[in-house]
Amino acid sequence: MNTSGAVNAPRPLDGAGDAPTLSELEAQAGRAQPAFGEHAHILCDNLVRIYKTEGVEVVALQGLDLLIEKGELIAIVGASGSGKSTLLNVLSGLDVPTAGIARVAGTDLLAMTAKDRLRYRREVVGFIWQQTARNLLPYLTARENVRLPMRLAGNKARVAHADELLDLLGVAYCADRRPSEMSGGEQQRVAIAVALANSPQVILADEPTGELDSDNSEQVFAALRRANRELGVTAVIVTHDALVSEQVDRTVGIRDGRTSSETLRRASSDGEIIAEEYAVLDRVGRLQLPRDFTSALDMERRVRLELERDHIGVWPDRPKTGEDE
Ligand SMILES: Nc1ncnc2c1ncn2[C@@H]1O[C@H](COP(=O)(O)OP(=O)(O)OP(=O)(O)O)[C@@H](O)[C@H]1O
Repeated sequence: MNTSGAVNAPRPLDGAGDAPTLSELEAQAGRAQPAFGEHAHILCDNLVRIYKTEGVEVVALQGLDLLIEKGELIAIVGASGSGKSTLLNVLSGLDVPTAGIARVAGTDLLAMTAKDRLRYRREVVGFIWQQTARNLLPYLTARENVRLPMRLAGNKARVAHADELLDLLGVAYCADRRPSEMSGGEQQRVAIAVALANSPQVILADEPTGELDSDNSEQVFAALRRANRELGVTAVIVTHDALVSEQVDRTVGIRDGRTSSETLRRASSDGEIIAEEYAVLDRVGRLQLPRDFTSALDMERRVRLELERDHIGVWPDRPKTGEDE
C-alpha cells in the first residue's frame, strides 16, 4: 500500500538529483529498439513469394524468416517443392518477393531499380548453379571465364587475380582448358572462381554438387569452404547432398515455404562433432513440430501444452494419464 500520499510522484534517483522528466522518458521510449536482424548479413523477414500461373496461385514462400551472419557457411535443405530455389532466386536478385523484407549486405532486395539489380548481381553476390553448363561459357578457357565478369563489371580483368582464384580452388592447372576439357568437379570449382571474380560479399550455390560423384562433390565442397574461410565470404548452399549438409556449422531446414528446423554442429572438448537439431520459433511464437514426431504420437489438430520450470511439455489431445506426469 502506498502510504506517502504521493501517488505516481516522480521518484528522485539515488544520488542523481532529479527524477527523469517527461520529455526524457519520452525520448527514452522513442529510442529505437534494435530491429529484427538489424546486424545480420542476410535477413529474410516474413518473406512471401506467390507465383500466379493461369489463375492458379502457388505460395512458394509463406512468411519465411532467416538470419545469416557475416562469414557463415550454411546449408539449406528441404523436400522437393519446399521453396529452396525460390529463396535462392530471391537472394540472388533474379526474382522479386511478393511481400516481406529481404536484405543482403545492406541492400534492400525489394527496393532495387533495374540498375541497382544489375550492380547487385555483378558485385554483391556470386552464384553457382547445379548445371555445370549454366556456369561457364563453353568457348572460353577457365581463365577467360573468370576474367569475363570482371570485365562486365568494368573492373580490371587482371590475369594474376584470375589465376589466384583458380589456385585457391585447386584448379590452377585448368587455367587454359575449355569446359569440355575438364571434369564436372573441375568445372564447378572454376564456376566458384567465376562467382568470386568481383569479390562478392555473399556466394549462393544451388545444388552445386548435384551432378557429381562423391569424390568430385567432396572437392567442390572443400573449395566452397576454402572460399568461405580464406576470403570471409558468406556462403549459402542449397543441397540434397548429406556430405555437404553434414559438414557445415548450420543446416537450415525448409518446409512448406518456411524455415522449420536448424541443425547446429560444434566440436566437443575431445574434438568430436556434436550435431543438435532445433525447431525454429518464429517471431510471433509459432513452432513447427517435425512431422515424424507428430505422426509417431498421432498428434493432429491440437495438442495439450504444459509449462514446466525449464521446458514446455507437448501432449496429444487426449485425457491426461499418470504417464503424462
Ligand atoms: N515459376 C514458377 N511458377 C509457378 N510455380 C512455381 C514456379 N517456381 C516454383 N514454383 C512452385 O513453388 C514451389 C516451390 O518451388 P521451388 O522450386 O522453390 O522448390 P525447391 O525446394 O527448390 O524444389 P526442388 O528441390 O525440387 O528444386 C513449388 O510448389 C513449385 O511448383
